[in-house]
Amino acid sequence: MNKVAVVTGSAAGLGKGIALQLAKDGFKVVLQDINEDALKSTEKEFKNEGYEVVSVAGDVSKRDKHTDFVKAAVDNFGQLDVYVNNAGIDIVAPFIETTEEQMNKIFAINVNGVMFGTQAAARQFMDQGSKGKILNACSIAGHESYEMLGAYSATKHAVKSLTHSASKEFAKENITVNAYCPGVAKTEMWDRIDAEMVRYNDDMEPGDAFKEFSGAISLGRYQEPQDVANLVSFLASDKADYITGQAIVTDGGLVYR
Ligand SMILES: NC(=O)C1=CN([C@@H]2O[C@H](COP(=O)(O)OP(=O)(O)OC[C@H]3O[C@@H](n4cnc5c(N)ncnc54)[C@H](O)[C@@H]3O)[C@@H](O)[C@H]2O)C=CC1
Ligand SMILES: CC(=O)C(C)=O
Repeated sequence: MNKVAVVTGSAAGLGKGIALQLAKDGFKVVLQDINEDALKSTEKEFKNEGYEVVSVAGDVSKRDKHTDFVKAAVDNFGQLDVYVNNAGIDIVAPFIETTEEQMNKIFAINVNGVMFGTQAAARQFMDQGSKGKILNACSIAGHESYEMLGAYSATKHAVKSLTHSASKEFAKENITVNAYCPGVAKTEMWDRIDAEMVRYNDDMEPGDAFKEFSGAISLGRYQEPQDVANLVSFLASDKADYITGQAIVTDGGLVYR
């Protein structure tokens, strides 16, 4: 296979798991992250395993940066086939205390980042005259809205909406746009969410928020990056050619949609 994928926010967490699975599937991968040190170390790890990867640092909230990420794919590997808008941040705060700065920051990264990544990828697919796949990180919080995660949940609902609109506009170009919606995965994001929820609640001990959320999962265990990577691997493959405009939940049975 000679296919090329960009995965944003892939120095760690779910993005790293997704990039690894795509590399195993035979993709050449552009690793992308804002954290340059972690990105370099992930790139080294992948190269040591024999995978064909390059890395580009940058902030997904900046529109022009996505042109650089696409260019890295084309300059290094000749084309672009799949663009994964994975990077995202969390904010844990009571609704009434959420600030303008917090709202602007989380929407800039989680929503504008997805919009700009989708635009850059779609433009490249159209220039190539090829089909293409865009995959966006949504969440169970794009289907259900959570207390203390009001801003975050709103961004993930917005990601679902952008996925729907983009899939309708780009269908005639044979570009599909879907979203993957993870549940409760024990990445650094959840470490932060747990710590913040505990900080706001005197009755909670460290680990309690994570236990509460993951304890409700029907399959009885929290999510691993590989669980998310398996869904993304399928959505990135030719087997998903007839699927577009969907926000598919992978959560072990937590939010039933
Ligand atoms: N961990 C979970 O349980 C869930 C995560 N998600 C979503 O999955 C995606 C990945 O989540 P995790 O891996 O858990 O997060 P994480 O916080 O563990 O890792 C995110 C990565 O994105 C990078 N990043 C952050 N801001 C960036 C920016 N402006 N530009 C480029 N890179 C940036 C970080 O440096 C980090 O390497 C996010 O969009 C998140 O909202 C959705 C549902 C559940
Ligand atoms: C982190 C996340 O997406 C949650 C709480 O659903």
